Amino acid sequence: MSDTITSEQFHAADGTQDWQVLDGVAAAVFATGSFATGVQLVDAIGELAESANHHPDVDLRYPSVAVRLVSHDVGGLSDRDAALAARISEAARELDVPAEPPSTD
Ligand SMILES: C[C@H](O)[C@H](O)[C@H]1CNC2=NC(N)=NC(=O)C2=N1
Repeated sequence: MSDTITSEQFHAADGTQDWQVLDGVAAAVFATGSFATGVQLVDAIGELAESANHHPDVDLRYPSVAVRLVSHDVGGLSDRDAALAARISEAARELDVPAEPPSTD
């Protein structure tokens, strides 16, 4: 079974506004403002990832957390990435953590 989606389908999914897609990977950066808040966000991401059995790459730094999502089994984006992206953004909102605007590099 393949649930691959295009970048356009990813962006059309509810709750994915914080995310950019580059080279088949969805990425977002959350401006946590402190390491401790970053740890809280990573903790929430860990719970969401385990319950979805879908696991992002997470880069915890001061003062931001970068998250990347891809479905290894399909070699690109799937519905699972869009769904988890929306849940991660929701967790960030609950912690009052904004997403950084997309980079223009
Ligand atoms: C067997 C299990 O469902 C797979 O290994 C899952 C686990 N977590 C995963 N996480 C991610 N990001 N991509 C996957 O394809 C993936 N596969």
